[in-house]
Amino acid sequence: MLSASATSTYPVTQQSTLISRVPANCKPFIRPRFILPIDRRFGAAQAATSPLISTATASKSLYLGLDFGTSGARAAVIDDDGRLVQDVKMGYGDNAAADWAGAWKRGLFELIGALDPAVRTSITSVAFDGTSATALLVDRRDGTPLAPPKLYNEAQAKGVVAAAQAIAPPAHTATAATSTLCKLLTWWDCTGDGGKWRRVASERGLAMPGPSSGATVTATALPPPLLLHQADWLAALLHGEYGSGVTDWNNALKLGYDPELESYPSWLMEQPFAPLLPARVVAPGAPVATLERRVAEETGLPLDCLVCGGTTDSIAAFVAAGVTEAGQAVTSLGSTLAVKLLSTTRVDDAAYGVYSHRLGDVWLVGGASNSGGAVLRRFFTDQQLRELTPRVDSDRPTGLNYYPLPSPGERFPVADPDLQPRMAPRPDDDAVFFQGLLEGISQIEAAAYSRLAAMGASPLKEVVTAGGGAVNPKWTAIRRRLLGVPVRAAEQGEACYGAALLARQGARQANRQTALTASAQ
Ligand SMILES: Nc1ncnc2c1ncn2[C@@H]1O[C@H](COP(=O)(O)OP(=O)(O)O)[C@@H](O)[C@H]1O
Ligand SMILES: O=C(CO)[C@H](O)[C@H](O)COP(=O)(O)O
Repeated sequence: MLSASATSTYPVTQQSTLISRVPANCKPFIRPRFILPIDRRFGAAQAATSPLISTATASKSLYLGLDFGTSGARAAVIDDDGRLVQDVKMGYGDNAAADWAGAWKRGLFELIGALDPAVRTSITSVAFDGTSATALLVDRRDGTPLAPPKLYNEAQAKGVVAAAQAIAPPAHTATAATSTLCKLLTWWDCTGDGGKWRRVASERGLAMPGPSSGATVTATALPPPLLLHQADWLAALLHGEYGSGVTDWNNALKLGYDPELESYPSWLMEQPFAPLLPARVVAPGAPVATLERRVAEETGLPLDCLVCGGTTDSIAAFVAAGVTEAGQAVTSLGSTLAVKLLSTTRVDDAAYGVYSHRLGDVWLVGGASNSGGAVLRRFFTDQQLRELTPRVDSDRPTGLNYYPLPSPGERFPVADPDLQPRMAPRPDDDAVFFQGLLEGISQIEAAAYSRLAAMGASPLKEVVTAGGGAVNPKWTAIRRRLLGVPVRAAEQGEACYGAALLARQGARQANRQTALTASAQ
């Protein structure tokens, strides 16, 4: 269940990089302005065992990244030089689907508890990443979920999508069937099973806004429920500031937030459910709040440990991979296939599941398919994948032309909730079947980058791979042939490492703010 690994080692590369500015008006890139120094120093590679831990904790500045992905949760602790001091991984357990929120909460405190005490007490800041558009409806007084969370890939009913299309601009990413906005509308509009939350809310003395109750939020002094994303809710378990709710640019994108305006658009704010939206939206890595005292006492984290703005898992993997030039891209080959291309122009179109995330002042354009490693796991264990890989002949395509999906429905590069999986006929030889699946997922990836190019995103120059599939050299060869650009595994592809870099960025930002305040007095 829980494996506290002392840790892996990381390559010795020193690179400190500035990312060029992307003009907010989406015109072709004409004027480089350095805006966001993401300090990408990797420290000296050392066997991260107790000697490193003792050295790192002596520095008293450690940063914790927490990744809550599809199949499990991971923690990474880094020092000021970006050296990995400790990492811990865990699965959610076989019964997680019966109570996802409970599994995530248990996982959070188990991961923290599994850290070396000398490490835990030296953690200066923490940041989370979670699966995008995974939403919870909670009691804003204490964060108690009022209904089961709606996960990242749960497509909402066509009627709800139509309701989203009626209020959002054409082709807006918030109108995708799996968007957070559609999940909020499902809770808000429906009265059947999905409306059970209303009874729970009423029993807890919350306002009962929404069509079926007839009441409006302003008509009562009671607090309305609060919508949070998975990463927001986990962070609030540490800082305890539910109240008006805190989220980040990346998690809020599929709710309808405009990262260019740095605000919710008027078409969203004028909706009757607007009071349910998390009011504070911060940049990924921005300082949010320090730990709640009770949490510090129970976990052994320092009372002044700073919780920072989070992000989504594929963006955390992008940050970890350290790409910085327009045209470079990160493909996350995890349970799902997610692509992020660093582009000088923003492109968005829900019809293709394409949207643009903002990181600092650059655009990460792409999307996430339902295909990916989860399909492989339907048929093979990771061990079987390792055993079959030597028999994959990447130079001889199988011609099987699969479209591998775990179930009907696709988000990107086509947004079609009814798209059927295509994984037949199944050859007798498992190695050929496995190769057909790899080719099918690779063809989806290639189609995804072609779609981005057709929409005017920066031309693809290189793909860096993160996630569990990055380890497979035959898969990399198939992808390189289809993509026609260099493809390599990320030196650091774990999303939790990217989240730890965001935590480090937030601690430094807070220190700068403190120094400026002190010098002004
Ligand atoms: N040797 C391999 N070849 C191809 N895919 C692999 C290999 N080992 C693991 N995987 C895939 O990697 C996926 C897990 O990657 P990971 O990044 O941990 O996923 P996530 O964080 O989305 O849960 C699994 O679905 C598995 O199928
Ligand atoms: O599929 C996912 C599950 O791992 C990703 O979380 C998500 O869909 C990627 O979305 P984004 O591009 O907003 O990070």
